Amino acid sequence: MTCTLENHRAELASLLKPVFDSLGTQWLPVTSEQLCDRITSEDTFAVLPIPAFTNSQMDGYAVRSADLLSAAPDAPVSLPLGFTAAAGDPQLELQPGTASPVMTGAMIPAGADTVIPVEESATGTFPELVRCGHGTPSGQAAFTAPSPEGRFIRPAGVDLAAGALVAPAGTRLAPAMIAALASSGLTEIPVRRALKVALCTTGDELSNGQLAEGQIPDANSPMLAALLRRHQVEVRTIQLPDDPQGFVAAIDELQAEVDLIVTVGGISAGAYEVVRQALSPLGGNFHHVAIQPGGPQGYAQLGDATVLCFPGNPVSALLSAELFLVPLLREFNGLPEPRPGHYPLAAEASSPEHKHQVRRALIRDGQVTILDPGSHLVHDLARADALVHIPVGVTQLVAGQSIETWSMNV
Ligand SMILES: Nc1nc2c(c(=O)[nH]1)N[C@H]1C(S)=C(S)[C@@H](COP(=O)(O)OP(=O)(O)OC[C@H]3O[C@@H](n4cnc5c(N)ncnc54)[C@H](O)[C@@H]3O)O[C@H]1N2
Ligand code: MOO
Repeated sequence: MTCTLENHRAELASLLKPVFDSLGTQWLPVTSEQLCDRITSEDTFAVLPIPAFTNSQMDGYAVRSADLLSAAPDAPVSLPLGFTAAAGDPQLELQPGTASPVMTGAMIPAGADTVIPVEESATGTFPELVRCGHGTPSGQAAFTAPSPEGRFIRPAGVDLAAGALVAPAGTRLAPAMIAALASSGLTEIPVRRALKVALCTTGDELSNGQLAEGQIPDANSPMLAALLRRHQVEVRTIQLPDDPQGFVAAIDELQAEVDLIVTVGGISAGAYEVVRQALSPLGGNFHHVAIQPGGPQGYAQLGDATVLCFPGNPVSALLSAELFLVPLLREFNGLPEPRPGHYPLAAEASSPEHKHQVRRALIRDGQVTILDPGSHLVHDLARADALVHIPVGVTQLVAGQSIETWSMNV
C-alpha cells in the first residue's frame, strides 16, 4: 500500500506522542554537561537573589557618601583606611570617617553607601592594604570629589529576587539561562527526561570489524546515533540477528530498557527482510510512502514497545529520520521550525511524477546544484550542503528558477 509523506508523518506523530508524553522529569546537576539545550519540566524558582548580596561594581574604596560631601580638587578629603574586602570575604563593618578598600564582587561593608573607583582617588592606586586577620591598617586615601549614594554598588536581588521565577517549565536551557539557574542557587535542575532509543541495525552484510567477502561497514549505526544524540536522545546501538525469532526475542528484551526502538533495514521486498517478516505477523505496518529516497517505511506497537522501522540504504535511513523523527524531536526540544534558503537552480532537474523527491544539493556561488538521486550515495549525502524537496506532481525544474533549500545540519 502506498501512502503520502503527510499521512505517514501524521501516523508517526500519533504513534510517538504517548512516548514523548510519558517521559516525565529527570533531575540534572546544574554543572551537568547534558544540561545545555534541555527543556525544563517544571517552573524553577530562585533560592538566592541575584546578586546574592550587595557588592562592589569596581575595585576601589567603600565609604559613606556623607563623609565626602566637601571633597574637591583643591580641598581633598583624606580618610584613614579600614580593612580591605576582597571578593569572597565575609562582610566587614565600615567605621564612620574611614574608607574600606573593596574589590569588584566583594560584599559592601555595612555602613558604606558608595564606592569610589581606585583610579578616581587622589593617588590613583591602592597603598598597602590589610585584610581582616592580617594586621592593622594604617594607610590613608584622599578623594577629590563627592560620590553619590549607591554609586558603583550592585544591590542584592536587583536582577532577580529570591523566590522569583528563574525559568518557566518548557524553557530551553541556553548557556545564559544555565548561568541564571546557577546564580540563583539551584544545584539540581528538573528537565524533561531524554528519550532513550535502541537503534537496531540488521543485515548479515554488516560488520564493524574484519570484513568477509560480501560484507560492508555498518554506516547507519554511527550516522543515526550521531543524529539522535545531536537531538538530546540517549542512544544505544545494537545489531539484531537476521532471523525473525531471534529478532522478536531481542525486541522483547529491549522494550523494558528504552522508550523507542528504531530499526534500520530489512523492510522492503527481498526474501530476507527480517524486520518486516518478524513484525508483520505481530501487527506491524509496512507500506510504501510516495517519497524517494525512503519509500519503504514501517512501524509497530508491540505491547509497550514502540518500533519505528526505517529502510536500510544509508541515504534513505538518514532522510527517513530527518523527515519523520527529527521534526518530533525538535518540537520536544523546543527548537524553532527550520527556515529554508532560496537560490536559483544551476541546471535543470527532473523528478518522478508520483513521488515526493528529497534531493541532496550543493550551494556554490549563490546557485544550487542538485545531485544524483541514488540512495546508496552516502558520500554525496555527506558533502551536500542542503536538501531540496520536489513535491508530487512536479516533474521538471528549469535552470535559473528559485529553489527552496533546507539545511540538514540544524
Ligand atoms: N523489489 C524491490 N526491491 C527494493 C525496493 C522495492 O520497492 N522493491 N525498494 C528499494 C528501496 S527504495 C530501498 S530504500 C531498499 C530498502 O531496503 P531495506 O530497508 O529492506 O534495507 P536492506 O535491504 O536491509 O538494505 C538496503 C541497502 O542498504 C544497505 N545497508 C543496510 N543496512 C546498512 C547499514 N547499517 N550500513 C550501511 N549500509 C546498510 C544494504 O547493504 C543494502 O545495500 O530496498 C530497495 N529494494
Ligand atoms: O526509497 Mo529507496 O530509499 O529509494 O532507495
